[in-house]
This record gives sequence, C-alpha cells and structure tokens, in this order.
Amino acid sequence: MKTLIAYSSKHGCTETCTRLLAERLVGEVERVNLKDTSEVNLSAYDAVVVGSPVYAGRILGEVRTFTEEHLDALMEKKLGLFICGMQEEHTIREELELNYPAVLRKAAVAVDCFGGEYHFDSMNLMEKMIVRKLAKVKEDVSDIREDTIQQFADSLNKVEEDDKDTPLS
Ligand SMILES: Cc1cc2nc3c(=O)[nH]c(=O)nc-3n(C[C@H](O)[C@H](O)[C@H](O)COP(=O)(O)O)c2cc1C
Repeated sequence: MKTLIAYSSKHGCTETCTRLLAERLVGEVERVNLKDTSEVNLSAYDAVVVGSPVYAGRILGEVRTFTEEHLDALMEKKLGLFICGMQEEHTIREELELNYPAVLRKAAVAVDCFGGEYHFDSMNLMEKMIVRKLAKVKEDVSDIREDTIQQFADSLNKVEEDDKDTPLS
C-alpha cells in the first residue's frame, strides 16, 4: 500500500501527528505539506490521509481547498480524515462534521481527532490572548492522543490486510 498524508500545520502539532501516523502505517508513506505544494498527483497512491488543525472552528484553507478540488479522487481511495484541536469532545465531533464533507466522512475508513498542543512561544500576541482568555490556558500543554493515532493507523492497515485476503476471481 502506498499512502499519501496531505496536511497543513500552523505551529507544528499536526506535522508531529503525521510523523507519528506514518511510523504506524504499513507500506510506503509520503507526507506532503499543502503549504509547500498544491500540485499532488493522487493517482500514485492507494490510500490518502488528510489532516489539519482547527482554528476558530475551521480547518486551514489549503486543506479545505485540497478536499474540494480532489473530492471525486478522494472518494476512490482508502481514506482517512483527521483534525488536531483542543476543544472538548462534543465540539470536536462538530468540528469534524463541519469541516469535512459528509460524502468524504462516509467514504473514509477512519475519521478522528488526534488531540492538540498549545506552545505559547510559537503563538503571536493575538493567539496568546485568545488561548488565555477563551481556553483559559496559561501554560504549554501537549495532548497528542497516540492511542487514537494507533487506532486510526490500524483501521487503514486493516483495509490492506482485508484486500490481501480477498481471492482473485
Ligand atoms: C488562536 C487559536 C485558536 C484555536 N481554535 C481552536 C478551535 O476553534 N477548536 C479547536 O478544537 N482547537 C482550537 N485551537 C487549538 C489548536 O487546534 C491546537 O493548538 C492545534 O494543536 C494546533 O495545531 P498546529 O500546531 O498543527 O497548528 C486553537 C488554537 C489557537 C492558538
């Protein structure tokens, strides 16, 4: 299985998650930061994972554009969708629903949130203010859910095993 992980990240957490996911996936894995390139040839991949952090309820623009432009091709792949975010569970579920189209979520073998991080050193003044006031967080936090990343990888890897088991007709 050849897998593409297409993602974007503002402060590095989502990028870290893509590395943790890549380590857990079987077969060849390529990671592409959509901030660096928007030209991706999806025909080269059996599986595609799309990931983005959520800011003010929304995934990053380049990830949204990627899902819109490649909607039909993504539907044909073994597909995984994830976000990074720090809201409580019910809000996270809403964020997944609002940001990834229903057809893609339905087609995906894994849809989840990998948690998130707050690193004040990397935030601008406005971001620091928002996190302090709205999230009421004053110190760095790291809440990357490695167990969720493992389950997500297992779902994609399982599809690979199932395919191997299918007899040729
Ligand atoms: C200004 C700001 C706004 C945020 N808004 C949300 C939000 O609406 N929902 C959420 O779940 N997380 C929110 N977060 C948390 C980020 O999604 C989290 O820090 C994530 O790990 C960032 O990923 P990145 O380092 O890849 O950019 C916000 C963080 C900041 C700094």
